Amino acid sequence: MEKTVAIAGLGAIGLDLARALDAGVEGLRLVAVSARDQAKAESNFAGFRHKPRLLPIEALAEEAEIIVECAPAAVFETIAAAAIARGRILVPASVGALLPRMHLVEEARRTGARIIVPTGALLGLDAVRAAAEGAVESVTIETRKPPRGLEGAPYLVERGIDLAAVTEPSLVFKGNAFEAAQGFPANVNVAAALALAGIGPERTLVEIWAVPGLTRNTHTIRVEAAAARFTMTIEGVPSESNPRTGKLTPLSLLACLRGLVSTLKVGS
Ligand SMILES: NC(=O)C1=CN([C@@H]2O[C@H](COP(=O)(O)OP(=O)(O)OC[C@H]3O[C@@H](n4cnc5c(N)ncnc54)[C@H](OP(=O)(O)O)[C@@H]3O)[C@@H](O)[C@H]2O)C=CC1
Ligand SMILES: O=C([O-])CC(=O)C(=O)O
Repeated sequence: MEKTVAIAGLGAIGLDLARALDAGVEGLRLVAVSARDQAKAESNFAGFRHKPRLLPIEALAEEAEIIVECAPAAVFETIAAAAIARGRILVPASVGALLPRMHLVEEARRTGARIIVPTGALLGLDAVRAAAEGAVESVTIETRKPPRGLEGAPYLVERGIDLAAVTEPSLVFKGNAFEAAQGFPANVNVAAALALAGIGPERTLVEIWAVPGLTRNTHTIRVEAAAARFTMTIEGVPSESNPRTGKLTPLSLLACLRGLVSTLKVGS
């Protein structure tokens, strides 16, 4: 049974995902995309086998059964609200933008829409979800990025913190996942996904480090639960077009989409 897909945002994540879908994925058909720069989008379609329709973000939900959001957090609500109102499957990349908008989950319950949060640049959310079916004492995530991967975050800008001046590993933020998502909307979607998989944004603790010379975006999760204790680290290669974003993220979204239509699905 084939499902139609629309992608909002053709940046580091969206363009890679669109190319992969266009190359052919059994059970999935890319039918529409949104982009800010229409001319750039048109030129990106040059090598496509089947050119998707280029539509405003509000219109995507009319065209496809699955709406993949890979746009800046600032336009998340417009994309998500339209998909949910239409009862679609929403796959968000800007997961941090979901935390202060949990009313969207209530709305989805009413319309029959589903919100499927991909693992994204992270790992092991299946184990975190399983642990959270029992008692969990603590969940923490330590994110380490090169300074340029954190530049422009509102938390740093508001405090006048200039990471260009950092010469050694520096802890730039410590707080919960809710605060982290507000202060670093383009950097810690992983913390938001972890919080939703586990014990929620208030109890999930986050540290963000700026590490000069680091070549990988590195996330370490530590879970202390009744059923298990585990520590997991992932070292993602930053994308060339957007160093905030790891190259694994579009692949994770692709794997997530396959899971929506595949006969055999591995991992809970
Ligand atoms: N869940 C996870 O693990 C991860 C999530 N993310 C998040 O995913 C989201 C996308 O990331 P990424 O691809 O790296 O971001 P990019 O900045 O590379 O791409 C975003 C794209 O959205 C487009 N865009 C902006 N405004 C609009 C609009 N109004 N309508 C349509 N398109 C628009 C931009 O267009 P143009 O190119 O024309 O400017 C751009 O191509 C971000 O919120 C990011 O924080 C990132 C990494 C990991
Ligand atoms: O790609 C990464 O390492 C994670 C990231 O940017 C995010 O969570 O927003």
